[in-house]
Amino acid sequence: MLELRGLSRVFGSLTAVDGVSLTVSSRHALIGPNGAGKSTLLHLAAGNVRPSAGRVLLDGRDVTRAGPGRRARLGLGRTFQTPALVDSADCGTNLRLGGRAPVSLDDVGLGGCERLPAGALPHGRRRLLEVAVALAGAPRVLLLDEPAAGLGDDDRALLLSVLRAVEVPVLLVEHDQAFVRAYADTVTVLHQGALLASGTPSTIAADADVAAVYQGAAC
Ligand SMILES: Nc1ncnc2c1ncn2[C@@H]1O[C@H](COP(=O)(O)OP(=O)(O)OP(=O)(O)O)[C@@H](O)[C@H]1O
Repeated sequence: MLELRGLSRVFGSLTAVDGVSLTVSSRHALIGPNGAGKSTLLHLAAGNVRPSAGRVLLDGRDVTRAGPGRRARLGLGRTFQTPALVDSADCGTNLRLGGRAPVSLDDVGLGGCERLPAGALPHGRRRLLEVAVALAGAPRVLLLDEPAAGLGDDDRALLLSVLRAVEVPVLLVEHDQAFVRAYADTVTVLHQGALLASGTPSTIAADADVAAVYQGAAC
C-alpha cells in the first residue's frame, strides 16, 4: 500500500502539487486537466522529485527521503510517459533486466518477440513490454504514467486485461477516460495541484465540480 500524506511541490513561484493526500490500495486512477500536477505527483511518489512538504509511505515505511532506486528495491515499480527500455537489447533480455518474477512475453501479447530488439517494437507494443518489465520486478505497488497513451484498440484491450490481472495496488495517470472507467475502482481528480475530488468512477463522472474543470480545459 502506498500513502501520500500532504505532499506539495513548489517550482519557483508555481505550486505544482498542493498538499495532496491519498492512499493507493487498489486500482487507482489519477486524472485532471493538463498541468494539474499528475506527473509531478507520480514523480514525488516514485522519488524522482523531492517534495517541498509532506510524506510518502510504502507499506507503512516512511520512504520520503529514499531515492528512486531505493524505493524500487523496496517494491515500488513504475513505467514512464516515454517507455524506458534498453532499445538495443531484445525483448527477452529487457524482461529479465526487470527482475525474476514469473512474467512472460506471452502475458502481454509479445509471444514470439523474445529475440526482437525492443527498439524495433511499435509504440503500443513498447508500452506493453514496459509494463511486463515493471511486473517482472515483483512490485508491491505499481505506478504507471499514461500507459494507454497512443495505443490502438487491440493494444488497449490487451493492456486492460494485463492490468486487471495485477494483484498489487496500482496508481495510474491517464487521460483516456474510457480506459479509466473500465479499469479503476477509485479515481482522484487533481486541479491546479490540489485534490479536487476522489471516489468511484461513476461518482466522479457525476461530479459537477469535476465537469466544470474539464469544460474549462482543452482536454
Ligand atoms: N521541473 C519543473 N520545473 C518547473 N515547472 C514544472 C516542472 N515540472 C512540472 N512543472 C509545472 O508544474 C505544473 C504541473 O505539471 P505536471 O506535468 O505535473 O502536470 P500534469 O497534470 O501531469 O500535466 P499533463 O497532463 O499535461 O502531463 C505545470 O504547470 C508544469 O509546467
